[in-house]
Amino acid sequence: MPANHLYIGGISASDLVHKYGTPLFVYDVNHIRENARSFTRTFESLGVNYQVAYASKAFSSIAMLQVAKQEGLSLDVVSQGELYTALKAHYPVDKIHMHGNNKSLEELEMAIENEIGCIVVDNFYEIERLNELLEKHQTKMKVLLRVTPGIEAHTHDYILTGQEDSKFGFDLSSGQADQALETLLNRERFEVLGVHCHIGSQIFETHGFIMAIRKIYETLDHWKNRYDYESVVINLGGGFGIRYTNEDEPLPLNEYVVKLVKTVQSECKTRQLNLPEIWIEPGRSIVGEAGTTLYTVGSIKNLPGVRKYVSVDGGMTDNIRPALYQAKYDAVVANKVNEPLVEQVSIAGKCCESGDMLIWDLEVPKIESGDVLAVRSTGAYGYSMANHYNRFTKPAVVFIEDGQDHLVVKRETYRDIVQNDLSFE
Ligand SMILES: Cc1ncc(COP(=O)(O)O)c(C=O)c1O
Ligand SMILES: N[C@@H](CCCC[NH3+])C(=O)O
Repeated sequence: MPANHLYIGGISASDLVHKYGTPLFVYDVNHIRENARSFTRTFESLGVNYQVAYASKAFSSIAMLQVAKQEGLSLDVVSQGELYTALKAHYPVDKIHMHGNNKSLEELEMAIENEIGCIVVDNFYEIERLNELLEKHQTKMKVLLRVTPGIEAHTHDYILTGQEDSKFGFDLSSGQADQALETLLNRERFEVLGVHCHIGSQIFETHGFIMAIRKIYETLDHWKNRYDYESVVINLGGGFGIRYTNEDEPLPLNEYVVKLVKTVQSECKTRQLNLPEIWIEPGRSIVGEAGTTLYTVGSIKNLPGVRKYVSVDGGMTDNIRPALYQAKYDAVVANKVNEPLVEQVSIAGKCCESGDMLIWDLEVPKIESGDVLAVRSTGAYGYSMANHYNRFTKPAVVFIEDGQDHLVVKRETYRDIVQNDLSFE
């Protein structure tokens, strides 16, 4: 192996670039599997009933869902498109859970017709529509009630979801969740499995989860007394933080599981409630660090004493997170990994937007046009949030396993870009 090159899963980044071009998403599949197993093995070792549902919004493709399926994960989908992908990947339907704060009738009907495992109901409007559809199909549906426990996790405002003032779910403190439970219990078409809560994303400590569980158990206690209802499932969502740069200090994934399980166990014991199945819904922590984006360096603009802009052949179209959340990333020059870091540069995307900057103030070796830049930890919410701004095509995605590379998503073509355009001449 040439010492100066970055290797991903045993294959040189330069070889991948040569074969597939750039920008290119590359996933180390063993890394994805290890992350999934950190969750499943910890649950196994604790001897509780559980489900780990991969939040497919983080990265959905047929190949990715096949890996999730092989790892025995359940699947969280948020739309007809994500459900369609799951069906195409032959995902076991009883392991699919559907989310969404504004599920369309078509989405709900597709879920019913395909007999998916459960729907996470989010609001009163949805309960009524779902009830009508279940009547129409003369069938039942397992549901979880999504609640917002009023917890403000420490993360970016845009990825907070468990606070009272949220578009998601039923608020616990105002009694909305009680009212929703009553409505569901009074309709014979619903089998109410329990509660769901997701407090936010990219969270580095367990305190917020513990607070959320305690809040939920105050409600579950009340539901037992008032409705004689006991939750058979508690879904605590995802949100476990990962390392994007050296400033991030994520907890080992098993620590989240241990803390969640112990807290649920202790709440059940104190309140003399049955231990439910414990479900989680990680996305980022399964695929984030397993993905790297490779770019080719193009133009370089030096403003002496101000900044050196190094432009790459992608940007906010394949990674919108820096523009949307001021997210920070780390990168290396893939063909110069052992060279001393001698300059500070800022990595610009190629969209016609000043805000299309991928990384500010990155230490690099002497960087030149034609070098390959590898941005790390882009496996979550990179490809899945990719867009066509400036009519750029979406990159290809390659999986690497056992030293072999596999193209799993083709690079888009310009034909793809105009395929739905109709002439007006
Ligand atoms: C309901 C729900 N579940 C799971 C996730 C996955 O979160 P993450 O990718 O941070 O694990 C999200 C996204 O934040 C979510 O909204
Ligand atoms: N897309 C977000 C997180 C997802 C929020 C989903 N509730 C991110 O890139 O961090």
